[in-house]
Amino acid sequence: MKIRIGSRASHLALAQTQIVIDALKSIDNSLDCEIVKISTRGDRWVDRPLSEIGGKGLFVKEIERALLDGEIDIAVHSMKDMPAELADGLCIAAVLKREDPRDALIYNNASADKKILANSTMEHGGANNQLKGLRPGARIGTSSLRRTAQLKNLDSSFEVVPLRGNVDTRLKKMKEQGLDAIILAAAGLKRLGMDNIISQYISVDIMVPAVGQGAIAVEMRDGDPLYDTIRLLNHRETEICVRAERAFMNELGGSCRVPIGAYAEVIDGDISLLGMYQLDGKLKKGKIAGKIDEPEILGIKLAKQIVSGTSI
Ligand SMILES: NCc1[nH]cc(CCC(=O)O)c1CC(=O)O
Repeated sequence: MKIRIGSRASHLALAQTQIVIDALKSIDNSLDCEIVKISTRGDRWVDRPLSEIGGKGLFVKEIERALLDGEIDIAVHSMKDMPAELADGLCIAAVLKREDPRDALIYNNASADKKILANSTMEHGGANNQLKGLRPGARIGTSSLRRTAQLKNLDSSFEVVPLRGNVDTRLKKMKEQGLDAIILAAAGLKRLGMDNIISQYISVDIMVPAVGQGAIAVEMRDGDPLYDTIRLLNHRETEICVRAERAFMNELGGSCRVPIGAYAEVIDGDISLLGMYQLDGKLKKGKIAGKIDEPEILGIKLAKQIVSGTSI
């Protein structure tokens, strides 16, 4: 059977699509998978922050159109690019096992101020959670409101420089503009085989990840006969965690226009959910734990606690 798979054309999108194809092949090696590359508005408008050009959904709309028009059978997305609401008639049939959810700092080794490297721990993972390697006033590239809010909260002297484009473009701009560092999702770099450029992983408590960061979503038409096959790719724990995170975001009216982050884990059979939200310039964080069978209730509850100031 032939499956037409819609993907953005970026290296990362194609790497993620290949992960889905490999998983499908391991279920049924006779499946014939064809990649259909689709350009989205998010790919074409690379010079402005996503928060300005309409935020969420920019990497998704054209691909959803292709699904609804029957040009493709399934679509592969970064879960964190998925808007709160899918187009009518579509569903997320599977969420794949999450890759590293953390954000990562990439220092500019060629920076004029070599001192920024003096204290950097080159350790991958673990407890090195403060941004020790960055000098006061460091210029850090990111266009994410979530990363900006948390960086400024860690050290208000940091200067955040807007930076968009794919990984290669961002690295190039870091060098050209002499930035001290940039922040990227560890998951993307790992999937590109580029995690060797990571200077420091930032723990999720210090830099709460984007909702769904590190997870891959497979979207398709409701009621499609392929559903049962695609569903086999679903990783239940990741799905539950992402549902809690998305409920948190939706309750806060989540879009790319306000800084929001959330990260859930299943620990000893319970969900543990960490949330971050910036309201009127004040960064709020909270944590909640609860039953695995009600992720949405937990997400909504944490959002309410954070807004009312009663979260821990
Ligand atoms: N916003 C773009 C985007 N969407 C997904 C990833 C990385 C992969 C992931 O987090 O799942 C990235 C790049 C980045 O934030 O560094």
